[in-house]
Amino acid sequence: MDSSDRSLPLNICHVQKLLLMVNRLYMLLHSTALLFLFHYRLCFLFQQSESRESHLLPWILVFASEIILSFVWIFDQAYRWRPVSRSVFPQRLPQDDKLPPIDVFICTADPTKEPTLDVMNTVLSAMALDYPAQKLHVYLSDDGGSPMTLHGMREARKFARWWLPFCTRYKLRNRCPKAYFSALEEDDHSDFATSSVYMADKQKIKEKYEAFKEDIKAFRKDRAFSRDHTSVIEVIQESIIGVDIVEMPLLVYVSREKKPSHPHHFKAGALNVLLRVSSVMSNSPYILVLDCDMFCNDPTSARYAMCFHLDPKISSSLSFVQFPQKFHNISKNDIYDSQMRSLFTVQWRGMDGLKGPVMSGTDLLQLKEYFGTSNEFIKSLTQNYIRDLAFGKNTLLEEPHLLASCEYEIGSKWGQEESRLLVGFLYDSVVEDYLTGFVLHSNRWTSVFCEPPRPHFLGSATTNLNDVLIQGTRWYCGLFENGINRFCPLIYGLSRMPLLQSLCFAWLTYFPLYCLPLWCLATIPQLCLLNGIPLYPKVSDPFVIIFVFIFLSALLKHLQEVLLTGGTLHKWINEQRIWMMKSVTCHLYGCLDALLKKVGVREASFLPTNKSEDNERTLLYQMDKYDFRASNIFIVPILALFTINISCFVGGVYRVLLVGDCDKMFIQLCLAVFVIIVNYPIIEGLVIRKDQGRISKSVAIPVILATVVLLAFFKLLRNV
Ligand SMILES: O=c1ccn([C@@H]2O[C@H](COP(=O)(O)OP(=O)(O)O[C@H]3O[C@H](CO)[C@@H](O)[C@H](O)[C@H]3O)[C@@H](O)[C@H]2O)c(=O)[nH]1
Ligand SMILES: [Mn+2]
Repeated sequence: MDSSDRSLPLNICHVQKLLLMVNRLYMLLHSTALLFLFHYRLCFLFQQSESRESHLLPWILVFASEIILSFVWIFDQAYRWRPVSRSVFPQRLPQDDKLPPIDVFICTADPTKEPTLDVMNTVLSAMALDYPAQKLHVYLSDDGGSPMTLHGMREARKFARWWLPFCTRYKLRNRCPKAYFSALEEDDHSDFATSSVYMADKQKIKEKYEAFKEDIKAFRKDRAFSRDHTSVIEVIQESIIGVDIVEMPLLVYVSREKKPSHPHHFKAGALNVLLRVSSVMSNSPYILVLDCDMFCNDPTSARYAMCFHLDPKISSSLSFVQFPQKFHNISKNDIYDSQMRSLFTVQWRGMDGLKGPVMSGTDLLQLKEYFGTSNEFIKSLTQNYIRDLAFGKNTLLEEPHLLASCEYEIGSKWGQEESRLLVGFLYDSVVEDYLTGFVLHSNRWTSVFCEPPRPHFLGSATTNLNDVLIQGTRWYCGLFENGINRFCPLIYGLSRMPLLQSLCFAWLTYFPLYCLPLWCLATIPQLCLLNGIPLYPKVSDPFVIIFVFIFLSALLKHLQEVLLTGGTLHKWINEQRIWMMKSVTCHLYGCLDALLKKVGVREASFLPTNKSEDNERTLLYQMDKYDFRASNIFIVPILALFTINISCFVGGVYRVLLVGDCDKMFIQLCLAVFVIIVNYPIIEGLVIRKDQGRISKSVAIPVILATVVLLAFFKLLRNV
């Protein structure tokens, strides 16, 4: 780099002006309409009339739902206030010898749900990052304490001797071996794709990879996710004594000690052990955190992140650079919204325009600075970076074992926030990333969202209904509990960060409350339709325009965002549907779990998601067919609510034809029709589909019968 370059910025932030104007105009119109709606509801509640007396309860419930929806809507607008995008110029970074060292942390927990070969692919992709090898250190935390994983690491280290030089020689962009070898020939973006030497080399490496794969497969399978094992720490190195010809990043296997009697705090606990262990080995000022399934899909990510950490204008307050979570197994119409489109496009970009996004999975952090002073042990460490090669020869490593033991944290502040200092990743919640990011922001740290055109990390998304809803239950419990504990964004946050930023956090903790209005609006208006109780204005009443406007404006805004972020009309309706399904199931269970935990009836739990592929189930997802083989606690409410909507619609039409009050009941009829149309795949699953993923008759028949009988009973009761 010559000195003239030094004046050029490493990154630029652009405000998206047109989008900003569209968003603010929408906010103005929609909020005005909401005010009219409140006016309409309040007028009814305060009027003196007979109809008010008999319809009070359903009116209050529907109004309460509208109030909750409006609040969640207001929080959601904070993301749309100032959307930005960024350009990054890694070519302007200082030379390699001036780059700071990085420790990469990868977590795995369970070799049955997280296949060892895939974890090793992530490890290899991280080792192959385009970064000076002496400045890169890769640590794998294995919470399963599995010999299979340790064996995998040794084999991966051997394979890396071939793989890393191959990647650099041919400047590969795709440095995850599995992804590289499974990519189609046309996708080979190497500049050498047509050279015969390259093809020959590729073939040779492919054979080595196959052998490596076989080796891992052949190793005996063992028990998974043990909660009781001693610590194992090993610097992985070549067994053949002698100098490595290839310079390689340091590779360390860490399995912390676990005892059933000691809480291990899941991923946050694992990361904190890595923070301690790495600090006596490589002690880099920056860490890159990866889940075991999030392989590096582009070797330049660390350099991209450095464009922010080394930018003098922002680096002093910058705590982490967040990359969007992207997944390698997303289908075109993504029926479960496994990619979380809105979060990683609309919402994180919006927060980036405020004080920065929430921490979510894959990120590069600057932690040591304030983390160092908060702990006696770390304080004693030298801040200067030395890669101590002596560790390479010493496998006993007394100190790291102490740091990875269960007892080490007893009586310490690890996992807590103490007078504005965070000691590692926080333990108070199963969404440790959300909470740690939130508390960092509360302490005036900022973050940035780094979204290069090519996805830099790719993970495995959950792609069947059951996994999606189980993962959702864990997340929404974790998020909601942060809305009702001392970290409430509207109290703790509001006094420590700007209003809009705390509203963004408030949305994250309170959107699980969608369960209340969705349950309400899927039942009350329908039951009232059956019994001829109007809850909305007549078609001839001008107020009907307000309701229609709010409904359409919400749907159209959502559609605009889906289309703008690369989605299709199909994707839009899929998002509407999965939002309804999730709201009435995992949002509800998440909130209940959080409440039960608060009163002390339930313990925190973290079931890692399944990352191994099941071909038959994957195929269903790829074909846009819902996999209804989910637990009954999810299927029963979905089915019961759907039955209520269909039966009440049929009963409602019959009643309207008999009585002739269509204009009074019109909106309620429309609401039921909307629910039925959006959830049409349930009918398919019930009566049309013949495949494995259809709704099982043995569940469906009793649920439908019971619902219809209850409805009939309810109708009779009203008529008495
Ligand atoms: O006791 C545990 C449990 C999990 N993990 C690891 O944590 C990571 C995330 O677990 P996963 O099952 O993939 O959960 P997800 O819901 O997919 O993870 C998302 O949500 C988590 C918070 O709930 C974040 O920590 C993750 O970064 C984010 O990708 C994986 O690498 C696990 O191996 C551990 O190391 N120890
Ligand atoms: Mn995951």
